[in-house]
Amino acid sequence: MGCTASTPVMDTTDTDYYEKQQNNEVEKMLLQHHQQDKNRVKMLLLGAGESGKSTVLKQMRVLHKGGFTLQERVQYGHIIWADTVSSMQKLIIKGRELGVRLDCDDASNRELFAEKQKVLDYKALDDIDPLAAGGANFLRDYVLKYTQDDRARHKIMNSGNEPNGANGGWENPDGSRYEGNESEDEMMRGLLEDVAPTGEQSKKYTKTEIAAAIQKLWKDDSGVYACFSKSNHFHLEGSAPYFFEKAHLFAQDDYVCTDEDILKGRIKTVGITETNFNIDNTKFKILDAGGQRSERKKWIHCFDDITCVVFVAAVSEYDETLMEDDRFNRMHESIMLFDSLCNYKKFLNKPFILFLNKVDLMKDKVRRSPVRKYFPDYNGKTNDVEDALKYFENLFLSINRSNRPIYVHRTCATDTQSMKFVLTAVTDMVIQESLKKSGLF
Ligand SMILES: Nc1nc2c(ncn2[C@@H]2O[C@H](COP(=O)(O)OP(=O)(O)OP(=O)(O)O)[C@@H](O)[C@H]2O)c(=O)[nH]1
Ligand SMILES: [Mg+2]
Repeated sequence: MGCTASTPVMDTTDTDYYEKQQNNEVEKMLLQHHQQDKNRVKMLLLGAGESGKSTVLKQMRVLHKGGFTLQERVQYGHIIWADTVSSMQKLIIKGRELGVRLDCDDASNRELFAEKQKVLDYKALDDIDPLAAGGANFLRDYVLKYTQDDRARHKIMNSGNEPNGANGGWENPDGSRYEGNESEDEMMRGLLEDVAPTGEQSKKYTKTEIAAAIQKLWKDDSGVYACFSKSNHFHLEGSAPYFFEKAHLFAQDDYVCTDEDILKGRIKTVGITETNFNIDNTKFKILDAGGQRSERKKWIHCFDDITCVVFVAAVSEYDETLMEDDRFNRMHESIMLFDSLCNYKKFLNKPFILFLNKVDLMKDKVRRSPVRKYFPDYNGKTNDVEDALKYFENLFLSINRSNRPIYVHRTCATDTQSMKFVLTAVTDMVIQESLKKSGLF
C-alpha cells in the first residue's frame, strides 16, 4: 500500500478560518507597503528657519509636478500683498528707530510725505481675506511678524502654544493637542484687536493707490533705500524689493500669482510636510521640516529610514539675527545645527548634501557688509563673494567628523533654471547610491 502525503484539510465552516485568512491578507499588505517604502527614497530637507527649504521643495514641484494649484496662487496673492504693505511700513518705522533720515518725513517734501501717510494709515488686513490667506496660521504669523504692538507679540510669545497642523490646532506644553476652535478664534480675535484696523482709515485708499505710494517711496526716497541696506538689524522679508517692484500687480484683486511670485513668497512651515514624486522611475518622498527653533522638536519623528539629508544654509544671513531671538547670529545657528545633524549617528552612513543657499543675496551683501565684522577669523578679501563663499564652505566642511563626503552645492533656490541642474544632479546621485545599497547596481 502506497503512502500519500496528507494535506491538512481546512474546515471552511470554521469562523476562525476566515479570520485567519483576513489576518494573512492584512499582513501581506503591510509587508508590501513596508517593501515599497523601503524602495522609496526618503529625503529630508533640514536647516534653520527661512534658509530656503520650502523653496527647494517648490522647485521640485515645478520640475516634477507641474507647479502650483489655483488655490495656492490665490493664497500667495493675499500673503504677498500683506507682506508688501507691511514691509514698507516696517522700513519707515525702522528707519526712524535707526536714525536714518527719510525724505518722506520731511514735510516740505509734500508728495513723499503724503505717500508715506497713506502707507502708514493703510491696514492690509482690511483688504484681504484672511481665510484664503491661510486662516489662523496666517493671522498669527502676521501679528508676530509685523505688529509694532509689544502687547500683541508678548501675548502670543507667552501663550505657551504654537499652532500646528493644517487646521491650526495647537500643541499644548505637555505634548497633547488642542484642536478646538472656539477659544482659538477668541484668542485670535483678541490678538487682532491689538493690531486690527478700525476699518474707516483703510477705506480711504484703494489698493492701487497704496501700491503706487509704495513704489514711489521705494524709488524716490533715498532714506527708505538706506534703511533697506540696514535691514540686517531687523527682520524684513528677503523678497521685499521684488514685492515693491510688482506692487501694482499684487494690488489687483484678480491677480493670479506666477511661479516666480510663489517662489519669492514665504509661508513659514509648521510641522513637517510630505510630498511624493516619481523621478526616473524612483519614488521620492520629500519631507520638509519647519526650521524655526520651536519647530525642531518635531524633527526627531521623521529621522527613521531616511535615505539622505539635504541641509539648507542661507549664506547671505551671516550678518543677520534670528527672527525668534535677535541675540543670535543666523549663521552661527545654522553651523551649530549642521554640526549636530551631520554628525548624528543615524545619518552617519547616509548621503549628506549641503546647499549654500541665497548666493544671489550674498553677492549684494558682501559689498556693503564686511564678513570679518561678524566672523573675525575671515581672512579673505573684503567684498569678494568667491572668498566669502569658500570661507563658509570650509567652515561647514570642517565640522564633519565622519568619513563620508559632504556634497556641496551653491544655490539660488528661487532660480528655476539653475535649480534644475542642481536638483537633477542631487536626485541622480541619490538614486545611484540607493541602487548600490540595494545591490541592484
Ligand atoms: N533671493 C533669494 N531668496 C530666497 C532664496 N531661497 C529662499 N528665498 C526666500 O527666502 C524666504 C524663506 O524661504 P523658505 O523656503 O520659506 O524658508 P524655509 O527654510 O522653508 O523656512 P521655514 O519654513 O521657516 O523653516 C522666501 O521668501 C524665499 O523666497 C534664494 O536663494 N535667494
Ligand atoms: Mg519652510
